[in-house]
Order: sequence, then structure tokens, then C-alpha cells
Amino acid sequence: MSMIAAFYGGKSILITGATGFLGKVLMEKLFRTSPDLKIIYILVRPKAGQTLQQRVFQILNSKLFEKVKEICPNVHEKIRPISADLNQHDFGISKEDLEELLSSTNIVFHCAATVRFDDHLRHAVQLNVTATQQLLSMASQMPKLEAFIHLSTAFSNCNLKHIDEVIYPCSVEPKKIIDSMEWLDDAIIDEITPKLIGDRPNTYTYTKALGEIVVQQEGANMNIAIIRPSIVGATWQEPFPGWVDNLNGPSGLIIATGKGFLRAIKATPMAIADLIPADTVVNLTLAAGWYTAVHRPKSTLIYHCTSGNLNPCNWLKMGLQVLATCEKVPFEKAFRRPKADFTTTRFTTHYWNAVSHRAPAIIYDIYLRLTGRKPRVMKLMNRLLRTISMLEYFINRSWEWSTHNTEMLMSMLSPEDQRMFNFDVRQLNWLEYIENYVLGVKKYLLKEDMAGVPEARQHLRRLRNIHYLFNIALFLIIWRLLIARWQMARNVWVFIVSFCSKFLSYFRASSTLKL
Ligand SMILES: CCCCCCCCCCCCCCCCCCCCCCCC(=O)SCCNC(=O)CCNC(=O)[C@H](O)C(C)(C)COP(=O)(O)OP(=O)(O)OC[C@H]1O[C@@H](n2cnc3c(N)ncnc32)[C@H](O)[C@@H]1OP(=O)(O)O
Ligand SMILES: NC(=O)C1=CN([C@@H]2O[C@H](COP(=O)(O)OP(=O)(O)OC[C@H]3O[C@@H](n4cnc5c(N)ncnc54)[C@H](OP(=O)(O)O)[C@@H]3O)[C@@H](O)[C@H]2O)C=CC1
Repeated sequence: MSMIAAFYGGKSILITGATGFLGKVLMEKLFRTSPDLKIIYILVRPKAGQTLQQRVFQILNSKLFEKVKEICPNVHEKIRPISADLNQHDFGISKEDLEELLSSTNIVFHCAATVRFDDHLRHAVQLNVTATQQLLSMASQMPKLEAFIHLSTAFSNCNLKHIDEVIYPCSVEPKKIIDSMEWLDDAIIDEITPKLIGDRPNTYTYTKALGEIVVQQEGANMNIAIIRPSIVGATWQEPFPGWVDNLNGPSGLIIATGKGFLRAIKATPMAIADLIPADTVVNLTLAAGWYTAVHRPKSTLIYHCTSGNLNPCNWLKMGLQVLATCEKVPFEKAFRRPKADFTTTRFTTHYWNAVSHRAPAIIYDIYLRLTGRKPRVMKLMNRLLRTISMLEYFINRSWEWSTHNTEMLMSMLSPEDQRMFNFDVRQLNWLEYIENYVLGVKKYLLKEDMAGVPEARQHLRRLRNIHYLFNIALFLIIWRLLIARWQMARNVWVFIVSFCSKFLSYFRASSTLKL
């Protein structure tokens, strides 16, 4: 019998960010392994004209929840969406809902965050720091609370090369930052942002670091743990391989590669690609929830959920496998054939951006214009280049994360739990995982049917022929222009023509002799 699954049985669990990528995988696993849990409260904001119920309905109707609906047919009765916006004071939760939450919750999983790298500091602080502080304040009023699990990121201290499972201080206290956001205007915040984030690359990593300090300070009297995943990718094994439903991390770039938009990217091929599957993160999170509640460690434990030190993969291996899979099982309606390379210098990056990204986009937009359609490729390309520039920091460096707490936790699990809540990435076969990831992107993110693969292959063959024809035409045009303007080119041309004609006459003469 799994100790972890039994622990969650009968529990009332609060999840923030349950509509996000990790939140959904977390909820799915909880229902699948502990169908007898009492209730899961989820803090949800109404969005895109959808009510809370419609949002829950949409989640439950996705492929991710198919197994859960078999195991736990009354799953919809066990999810209680609570209207809440983490940007608002007290989250805008009604008095009745708040009372119910405070009196019933046993475990909190805090997943909600803004994960945008370019978010304005005010917004990133509000969501990643202030909201965390408010949630902790709510948690401190929960008499039945057994554990509070906070999702952070392994990159919260990416300004360091070696990162231990400890909380590092920031130059300015989070409380001062929170206060200052209330009275500083946007222009001043813009001005001080680079100074505050210092040698971190963006507001996301900076505010996640502040959030951790808040957790440590405000949660001193609670059973708290912090999980720091690295780059979260599609699921590895559960509920099935390859599930992914947003463009964050590598997923967006996998699409850009498969559709032939991405042809070159500045990356360090041998740098560690510290990917971690979403189901691995969720298994560790649930195990940490159990351990924190049952064993009550004296201090807040931080768990690194990373792969680099146990089973390293690098960007070259990943890139090659992405390309190989896109060749084998192509994406539909590709812009160009999937073919890409790494650049290592600023100069070559600018060159390939001009030649392989911007030039084809301009040519295709001219073609669209000439055929009476709206040009759109250059706009897409500019977005892609902006996204790449935001991600570049993470694909040109390697970090070392120590994993003592994570390994300790693994050793505390029973063999049954080690199997059921597996977070041992040493067992992961990268080539198989990346192939399933790419297929998952195709099926679950792009919603492409596998039945369309022959047509997609045919399309790639057409693109290859167009590419050859285009290159031949380009060569002939350039050559014609050179001949018209340059004596040297004319001389070379005369030499080639006379050489060919001599060769032909010799060939003809020798075949006549043989006859
Ligand atoms: C020799 C062989 C060579 C082979 C080479 C080729 C192989 C290449 C394949 C493998 C690539 C590997 C890449 C690795 C990438 C590494 C990522 C590292 C990330 C470190 C993460 C740290 C971990 C975390 O804790 S945080 C979670 C991660 N967070 C994110 O990823 C958020 C990033 N996104 C943003 O910050 C923003 O979306 C931003 C700034 C990128 C874009 O903002 P903007 O306002 O311009 O646009 P949006 O409104 O957000 O979206 C506009 C448009 O773009 C689409 N889009 C959004 N994100 C991405 C994306 N990541 N990739 C591609 N496209 C994206 C979005 O859907 C919108 O499209 P619409 O059509 O308008 O809907
Ligand atoms: N994905 C990754 O690569 C990594 C993620 N992490 C961490 O894991 C956690 C989960 O990330 P992930 O699932 O990928 O992120 P997502 O962006 O997929 O999900 C974010 C969640 O936060 C919710 N949210 C955002 N703003 C608000 C708000 N104002 N009020 C209420 N809810 C809000 C979103 O709700 P809505 O659906 O309404 O937008 C969504 O449910 C985060 O803390 C992140 O920092 C750490 C390392 C890597």
C-alpha cells in the first residue's frame, strides 16, 4: 500500500494555479492515486468569458483526465472552484468561501505565478511575492493545516553557478519591495528594475527569489517545503508520455523548429539542458507534501527537482533528437523543412537571422501580398526572434544544483512509493523522452492527427523541390547579373562553355570510334 496515496485520502487540499500546466498534472495525479481524497479547492479567476465551472469542465474534458474519470467517476463533485484573483487584495474571495477554506484545508500547494520573463516588475512582485505573502497569512489561520508546499524555480538564483538547497538573501528585503510597489509610479519602477534584478536575467527569476524569502520569513511556524524545478517539459510516463499544453520552456521552440521557422539559434551545444518532466515534478511535490506533514522537519526544506547532476543531457543531443523526430513524423503545413543549427557568436547569429529567418519571411510575405493575401510571416518571425532572445540566457550556460534533500526524500519512500511517485530521473532515457515530447507537442498542443502524417511528408517533399528550384533560379539570376557586369565572370563563363563543348566533342568522337 502506498503511504503517500493513503496520506492524501480524506484530505481537503487547496491548489493555486490549478488551471496552469503543472497544476493540472498535479490535480490529475492526486485524483488518480488518492480517489478517496475529500475535496480539492482550486483558486480560479474567471477568464476569456468563461465561468469557473466552464473552466473546470474544460480541464476535466481534456485527454489528461481520461484515466481519472474512469477511476473516480465523481471527480467533478470533488473539485470546488473558488473565484479568486491573486492580483487583488485578499484575492477577492467571498467571506463564505474564505471561511470554508480556512476551516477545512489540510494541505496547500501554491503553484500560481506569472512565469513571463518580461513581466513588469510591479505585476511580477504582486503575483510572485505579495500573493505568496497573503496566501501564507491565510494559511496561518488554517487550524487543520498539515503542510504548505510552495512551487519555486531552480533558476531563482541563476546568478550563481553552484546552487545549494538553501534560500539565498537578496540585496533588498522583499517587504521593502512590496511596500515600494505601492507608491512608486511605473516610470520609476522601470528605471530601478535593472538595478534591483542585478545579475539575474529577468523579473521572473528575481521575484521568484523574493517569494522564497517571504516563504521562509512568514512561514517560520508552519510545515513548509519549497520545490525548485528546472525547465519543466512534457510528461515522461504519467498519465501518458508527451502531454503538454502550453508554449513555455522548450515547447514553443519545438513547434518553431518542426514548422521550419527556427533555422538557427545561439546556444552552447554542450551546455546542460536541464529539463525535467512535469510528472516527475508532481511526484516529488506530492512526496514532499507527505514528508513535510508526517515527518515535520525542523526547518523549511528546499528540494531541487533537476536532472543535470544525475542524468545530464545537452542542447546538442536535444536539438538533434528534435530534428530527427520532426523528420520522421513531420508537423503539418510546415513553412520550411525542419533544419536548424546552433550558432555560437553574435556575428553568425545576426548573419543567419538575416539569411535564414528574415529573408524567407520577407519573400513569403511578398508572395502573400502578390496573391492578394495578408502578409503575416515577418510578424511571426519577429515574435520568434524576441522569444529566442529571452530564452538565450538559459541555453548558453550550465548550472550545478545540489540534490541532497531530494535524494534523502527518495530514500525515505517505501519501494511501492518509489514506483508510484517516481522522481528518479536516472531512469529517464532522453532520446525516448524527447521523441515523445515532440510527438506530444504535435498531438496535444498543435492538435494534429497522426493520420495526417503522410500528407505532411508529401508537403515536406514539395518544400524540398521548391527549395532546389529556388536555389537553381537564384544561382542563374546571380550568375547572369555577374556576367553582365563583370569581365572576370564573362571569362570564366567562356572558359566553362568551351571546356564543356570540347568535352562533349571528345565524348562524341570516342563513342563514334567504338561503334
Ligand atoms: C545541430 C542541431 C541543432 C538543432 C537546433 C534546433 C533545435 C531546437 C529545439 C530545442 C529548443 C530548446 C529550447 C530550449 C528553451 C529553453 C527555455 C529555458 C527556459 C528557462 C525556464 C526557467 C524555468 C521557469 O521557471 S519558468 C517557466 C518558463 N517560462 C516561460 O517559458 C515563459 C516564456 N515566455 C515569455 O516570457 C513570453 O511569452 C515571451 C516574452 C517569450 C513573449 O511575450 P510576448 O508578449 O511577445 O508574447 P505572448 O503574448 O506571450 O505570446 C505571443 C505569441 O508568441 C507565442 N509564444 C509565447 N511563448 C512562446 C515560446 N516560448 N515559444 C514560441 N512562441 C511563444 C504565443 O503563443 C503567442 O502566439 P499567438 O499566435 O499570438 O497566440
Ligand atoms: N513551467 C516551467 O518550466 C516551470 C514552472 N515553475 C513554477 O511552477 C509553477 C507553475 O508553473 P506553470 O504551471 O508552468 O505555470 P502556468 O503559467 O502554466 O500556470 C500559472 C497558473 O497561475 C495562475 N494565475 C496566474 N495569475 C493569476 C491570478 N492573478 N489569479 C489567480 N491565478 C493566477 C494561472 O491561472 P490562469 O489559468 O487563470 O491564467 C495558472 O493557473 C510556478 O510557480 C512556476 O514558477 C518552476 C520552474 C519551471
